[in-house]
Formats: sequence, structure tokens, C-alpha cells
Amino acid sequence: MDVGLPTTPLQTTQLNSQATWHEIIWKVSDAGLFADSKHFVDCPVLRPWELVAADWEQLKVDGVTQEALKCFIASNFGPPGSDLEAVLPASWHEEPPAWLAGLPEEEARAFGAAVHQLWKTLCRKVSSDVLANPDRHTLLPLPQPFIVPGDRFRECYNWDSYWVILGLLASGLLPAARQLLTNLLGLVDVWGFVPNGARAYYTNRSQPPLLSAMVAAVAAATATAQEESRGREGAGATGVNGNGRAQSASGAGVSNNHSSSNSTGGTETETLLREALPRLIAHHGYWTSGPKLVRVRSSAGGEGGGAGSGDGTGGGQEGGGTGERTVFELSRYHAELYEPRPESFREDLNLVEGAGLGPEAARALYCDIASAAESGWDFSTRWFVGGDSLAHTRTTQIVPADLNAWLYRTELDIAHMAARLGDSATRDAFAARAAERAAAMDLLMWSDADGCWHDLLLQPSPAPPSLRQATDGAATAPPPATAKAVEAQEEDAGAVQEDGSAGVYPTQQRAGVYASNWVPLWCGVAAPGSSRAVAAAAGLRSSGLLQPGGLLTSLCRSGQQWDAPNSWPPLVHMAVEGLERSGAPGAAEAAAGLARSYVAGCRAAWGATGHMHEKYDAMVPGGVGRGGEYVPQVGFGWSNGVLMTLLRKYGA
Ligand SMILES: OC[C@H]1O[C@H](O[C@H]2O[C@H](CO)[C@@H](O)[C@H](O)[C@H]2O)[C@H](O)[C@@H](O)[C@@H]1O
Repeated sequence: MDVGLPTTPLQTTQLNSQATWHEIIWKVSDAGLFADSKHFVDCPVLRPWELVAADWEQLKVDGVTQEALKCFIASNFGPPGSDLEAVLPASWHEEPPAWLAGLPEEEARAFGAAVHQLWKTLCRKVSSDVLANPDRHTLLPLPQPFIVPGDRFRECYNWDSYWVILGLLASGLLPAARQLLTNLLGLVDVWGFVPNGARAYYTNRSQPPLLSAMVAAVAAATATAQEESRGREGAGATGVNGNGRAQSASGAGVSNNHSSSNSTGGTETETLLREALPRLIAHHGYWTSGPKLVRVRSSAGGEGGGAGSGDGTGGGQEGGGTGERTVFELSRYHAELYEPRPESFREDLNLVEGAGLGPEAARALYCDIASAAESGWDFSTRWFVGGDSLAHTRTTQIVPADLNAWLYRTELDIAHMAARLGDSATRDAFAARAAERAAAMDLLMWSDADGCWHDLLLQPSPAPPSLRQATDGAATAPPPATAKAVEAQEEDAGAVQEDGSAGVYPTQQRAGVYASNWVPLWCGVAAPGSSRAVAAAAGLRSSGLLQPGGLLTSLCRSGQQWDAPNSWPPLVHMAVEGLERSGAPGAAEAAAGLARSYVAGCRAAWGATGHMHEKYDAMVPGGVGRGGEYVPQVGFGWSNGVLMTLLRKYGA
């Protein structure tokens, strides 16, 4: 079985006896021993793999009955989570953050204090055996403690960590936020990118690129903390209670913070930026090369317009623009997995079997499904092409508006950080890349009619991912006949590049109302107060997504979790800040209204269930989310982070 790139000790061991591992996971899945496929792949191996493999061979001789399989698992595998230890977050303080005392309502103060306490229940470190015997664990050996989402999500997640970090900062837990960030930056050293989550089976893909926003948030909070500490010293005050107001920071916040003078917060902040900058550049390289890079033409136009003027774009501000350019480099999601996801093995097999697909189509669908997981939006009608079921997921044929907006933000963050460190060559190179990306987004993705940036569909469709391995350099080389098929298909489309790289595709705007269509507003792709930003704020307000219980993910009730009626905390947060930053008339009030409906919904659900939930029901204040391939989860890292951030800023 293709469990990803063979670079973790566990994967190397498994790949060395690939057939055995494949048989085991298949049989365990077939036997239906565990309700959740993720259960088994989270189990640590208790003995050297060679002994486990020998046991398995004996079991096959004796007969793999249900009972024998249970015994085999009990003697060779530990329970999921047994290789993690609960620890207190660094600099933990029982007392809630000081700002809570300023909230007028006692019940709101109590709720905030209760959510603050949840960090204690979600902080983990890997056990010493993960560090000593990494070949026995699917957990990646993170050196520092981290916050997990909760429930079945026992490990550290990539994009979740951005909102976790904001929440830790709102709770006055800067050292814990710093540790979490250190882990993620360390993953870039090992992998060249931050994987989906800190598990071996997540290393075939990443998740939305918010690493620079995390660095910016921690850097801003570090600078503020230093400033406050100096202030206290100056005033002769003593003691640090850890509750000081850390400056609210996000991707967009970095510009101001990093371009400001270095009269305060210099040394520690700069040390962090110096550590982070090369890793951010490496991570950006991962997102802008290989199969993730797509070249698109500007000529195709789109159903919503597409002939943008560049008015108000960040690109315009930075002195970019489309000029005579007709080919642009954008990015897409593209996992490197052509088999079922180990953590959803049964679900993926059932999907492919149910669709009656042959081997090539099956490999393509596995890749598109894993690529949807890479998007964080697993799963959604957003990725369906040419049909309305999960089997129509074609993530790799789509150039997403949110992904490119986050990369725009990353490019600007890198430029600002480089400027702060005196590296003008890097500053100029990344400012230029940001300008080009913003110009392409304005030209190709912006819709005057809808007041938003739409995803793009590559037209005609590129070769299926399983065939693309031939040209995109993924793990397994296909037979020569397959490589020829790719070439033929791209030649038919007139799309082969002289340098032999993947073709240049005309694109068409995707229809559909998705919360992701307004992520560019949060990322500053339209300058605050510009006509684009004003139109985008109006587009969001009239989209139908803003509802009494929060923000609908889409207008479509598909039964998938990244569709209606679910309201996801990270999307709520970006919509609130996007509206606020737009500078549009009435947008600040709309932002406050959405923020308060989120807080009120969480509070009502907390009252009814005693939990913070992974997702909520946008139509029913206090209702919880549903749908998708696993049962709704509680805990919950990013929900708590968004709650603390919005409660602090907007009150109850
Ligand atoms: O096990 C199925 C999938 O679960 C994860 O996705 C969901 O939870 C993540 C953690 O909160 C979140 O980041 C993601 O947006 C959710 O859809 C996991 O990330 C997937 O890769 C996995 O296949």
C-alpha cells in the first residue's frame, strides 16, 4: 500500500514489509472491529515490526478469525492516545485573562473563564517512546507540547493551529503559543512543509498555508509583551501575571507590526523572525512548485466577468499589474496519495467500490479525495465537478480562491519580515510575487456580479492525477504508455510547455456561493476602502451566508460537513475580520453582528451540552454541526480560539 512518502521511520519499516502492512490494515478494516477507521492507524506498535510481521504470518497459517484478529491486535498494538501525555500549557495560570473582568455580564465572564480552562484539557506532548522508537508510532516526534483539536483528533493539526494560537494569546499563554509554532517550524525542516497533521499518514499532503500568519501573530504578541515588560520596569512595577493584553494579530496584522520601527520588542521578535523566515520561504516553495503549481491563461474570461481593472488590489498597491502578461502562476491543492487515506480506509474503499471505478480512475479519485482533505474542506460540493456526489470530487482540477489568497498573504508577510530584517532582495522578490498573484486573482477570479473571488476550473480538465505522476514527478513512475497518454491529452489541449512542465490551462470561474469566496478580503487582496473591498463586503452581506447562528459554509445542503447548514469557526473569524477590514459602510456593524452571533451560539450550545463543538449550525443559534464521514467532535481547539478572540474584541 502507498502510505505516502517513505520518510518516517514507521513508514520505512512498513514499506519494507509493505504487503504485510497492507494485508493487516485491509483485514482490520474488513472485520469492522472499530467504528472509526482512524482508531487503528493511531494505535502504537508495541513490539519491533519484524515480530509483529512474524505474528501476522503465523495468524494467516492458523486462520484469521475475528477472535484471532482481536488477540493479534491486543498483543501487538496499544490503544490510540496511549503514546501521548496530558501536560499543562507552558506558563499556565488558573485565573482567566484579565480582560474578561471588563465584560459587563457575569454569565459571559463565566463562559470565557470556562473556555480558558479548556486549554488545560487539550494540551499534550508525545511520550518518550515516540522519541526513542519513532518506528513504532504514527505520531510524528514533536519536541514541544502542543494543543490538539480534541476527541478523535488526538494530534496537532496544521491550519487549526492558527486559531489555537490566537486563542492562547487571548488567554495570556504566549509561551504555549510559541511552543506550538516551534513544532510547526521544525516540521518544515524535516519535510519541507507543514503536513496536514503530526501523523505519519498525513505526510502526503499539507493544509491551508497559514504558517506566516501564525509567525506574525506570535511575533506581534512577543513585541507587545516586551513593550509591556519594559513599561513595567520603567514604572518600577514588579511581577508578570501572563494576562497582559497581547496585540491581536493575524496575517494582515503583520504589515504594520513589521514595518514599524524597531524601538521596542526588538531582540526577541527579530530572533523569532530570523528563525522563521527561511522556513516560511521553504514552505512557500512547496506550495508554488511541483504538482501544486498551475499555469493559467488570462484569455478565457469567466461567467462572472474576469476583465478586472486592478482597482484596489494589493497587487496594484505594490506596483504590480497584469501588463501584457497572459500566463499566470497560481496554486492548487494536490496531495501525493493514490490509495485510500489510512485514517479513512474503509470510507475511501467504499467510495471507489460504490462508484464502480477501474484502477486508473480509482487512483485519480483517491488523490482528489486526499487533496480535498489538504484543502481543510473535506468534503464539500465545492470540489464536485460534473456530478453531485462525493465520487465527483475533482479537487485537482480547481484553482482555489482562498488558497491563492493565503499565498498572497504569505508572500506579503515574507516581504515585510525580510524588510524588518534588512533583506531587501527577499523583500522585493516576494512583494513582486504578491503583486502578480493579486493581479491574476483580480483578472481571473473576481466577479462584479457576485462581489467575490470565485474558484477557477481548469479547462479543459488536466490529465487525471494518477496519470499526472508522469510529468509532475510524484512517487511512482507510471508505465510509458501512461506518460504518452498525458502528453497526448495536453497536446490536444494545446497546453504543453516548451520546457516540458505541466500545461498552460484556460480557466473558467466556478459558480457557487462559498464562504471561501471572501477569504481574499481577509487576506487584503482588495485594499481597505477600495471599490473592490466595498463591493466584496456588499457581496458577502447579500450572499445569504450570514445567518442567525453564524456563517453558512455554502448555500447547498449536500450532507457533507463543509456545506450548509454548518458554520465553521475559522470561516466565521475570517469573515468577521474581512468585513471589518473592508472599510465599507456598515461592514463594521455586520462584523460585530456575526461575531456576537458566534459567541451567543457557542454559549447556548455550551449550556445545552457542556461542550465546545468543532462546528455549529448556522441556521439554529446554539445548534451543533453535522454531516460528513465522522461523528461530530467536541473539544475543540479552533472553536475555543475563535471564541476567546471574538469575545475579547466584541464582548457577548
Ligand atoms: O479523518 C478525516 C479527516 O479529518 C480531518 O479533517 C477535519 O478535521 C481537521 C482537524 O480539526 C480539520 O483541520 C479539517 O478541516 C476537518 O475537515 C483531517 O484534516 C483530514 O485530513 C482527514 O482525512
